[in-house]
Amino acid sequence: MYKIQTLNKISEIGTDVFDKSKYSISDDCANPEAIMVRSAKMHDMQFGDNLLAIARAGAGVNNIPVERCAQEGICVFNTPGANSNAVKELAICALLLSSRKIVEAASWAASLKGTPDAPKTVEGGKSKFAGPEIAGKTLGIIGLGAIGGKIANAAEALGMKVIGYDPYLSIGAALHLEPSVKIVTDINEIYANSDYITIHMPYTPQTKNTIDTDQIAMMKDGVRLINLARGELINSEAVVKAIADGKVAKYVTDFADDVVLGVENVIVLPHLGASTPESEDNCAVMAAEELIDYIENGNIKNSVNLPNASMNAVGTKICVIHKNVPTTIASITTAVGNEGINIENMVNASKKDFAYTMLDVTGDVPPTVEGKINAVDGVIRVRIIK
Ligand SMILES: NC(=O)C1=CN([C@@H]2O[C@H](COP(=O)(O)OP(=O)(O)OC[C@H]3O[C@@H](n4cnc5c(N)ncnc54)[C@H](O)[C@@H]3O)[C@@H](O)[C@H]2O)C=CC1
Ligand SMILES: O=C(O)C(=O)COP(=O)(O)O
Repeated sequence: MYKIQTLNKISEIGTDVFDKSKYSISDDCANPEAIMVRSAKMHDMQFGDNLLAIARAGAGVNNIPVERCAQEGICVFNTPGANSNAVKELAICALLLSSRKIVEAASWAASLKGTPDAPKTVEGGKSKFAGPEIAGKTLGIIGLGAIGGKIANAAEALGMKVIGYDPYLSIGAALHLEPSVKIVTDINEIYANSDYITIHMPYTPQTKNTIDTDQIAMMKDGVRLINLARGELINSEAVVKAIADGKVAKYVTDFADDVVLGVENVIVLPHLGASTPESEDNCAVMAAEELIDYIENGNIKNSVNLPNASMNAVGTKICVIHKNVPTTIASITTAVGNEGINIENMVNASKKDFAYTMLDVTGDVPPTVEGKINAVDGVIRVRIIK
């Protein structure tokens, strides 16, 4: 029985994908074979020997020690695009919230309960909540992946002019963009030309404070900023100061911190981007399918720390996670050959410092093989799947 531990609430549609005769699922179990997680912080966790994989039911993996996992032979997956529509819809909502003073107006209207002539009061008071339309304005998007790309097309459909910046734009993502979306290669063009700026890229130590005082200084007066990606990407102190100075008109963020909470012209949402039933189901199902294919077949799809690799084996599969260094593959195949085993098919792929080799072998696989491969310099983990 494989044990799957859930660290956050994972949609039942996803956990139902596991065959219950082979898998047990619980939020409290010792030494699981796999972990399903959303935003729980895992950097301080120690992992048991049985742990083969972690699946992030979502996009951002900054809560997971991805590099350490690779070193420990643990494959980390995420679910690319599975929650992108949910975030796109919230981003369109945020664009409108940043323009039309909807939050302030609704709370003012609610405060009129019990007053003598609310209908008359609202007509008299509504003008202070007027705000601009988004049509015809320029939206700058930083990061044109699954979410940024969908927002670009939706904003175009709403009549906005869209400019986007993404130095690592994939061909697939580019092909999904409306041709009218203008791609710029200098991020400063986004700052200089946008009435609204929204950021949709991963948070890493390198992307911390991508938007800070200097970047805000380049922006148009009255710019509206949206951050549904990660709080650390935009310096909260810098934005709050720019709001006080009148430079930034509004900041809508999905990430609470003590600096932004309770500040006028900042709307803080409680990390709601992916919180729709549809997105929670999509993410959980994709994460479960990734785990099952890896646990049962050794196939890797959508890993963030190991390469994608899959193979239909005719015999036994020997799956090896190893360092991406010269002679390791040769030493692995020699170790197998020395045991009198013939390799029928082989797949090898690498991602940065790590590599994955799958061997399809027929005939008897003596129990000594695993130890022989493990002894090869650079080998991190060996699994034999019959
Ligand atoms: N608020 C929420 O609930 C959610 C937040 N997110 C956040 O949004 C981020 C993006 O998600 P997806 O679009 O699904 O990921 P994605 O991987 O499809 O797209 C990210 C894009 O950012 C680009 N990028 C990377 N470094 C960049 C840089 N320095 N400058 C500009 N672009 C850069 C990449 O090339 C890629 O196209 C996630 O990493 C996560 O942090 C994602 C889902 C839900
Ligand atoms: O997918 C992401 O990156 C998210 O931020 C969603 O987080 P959540 O799964 O809602 O805790």
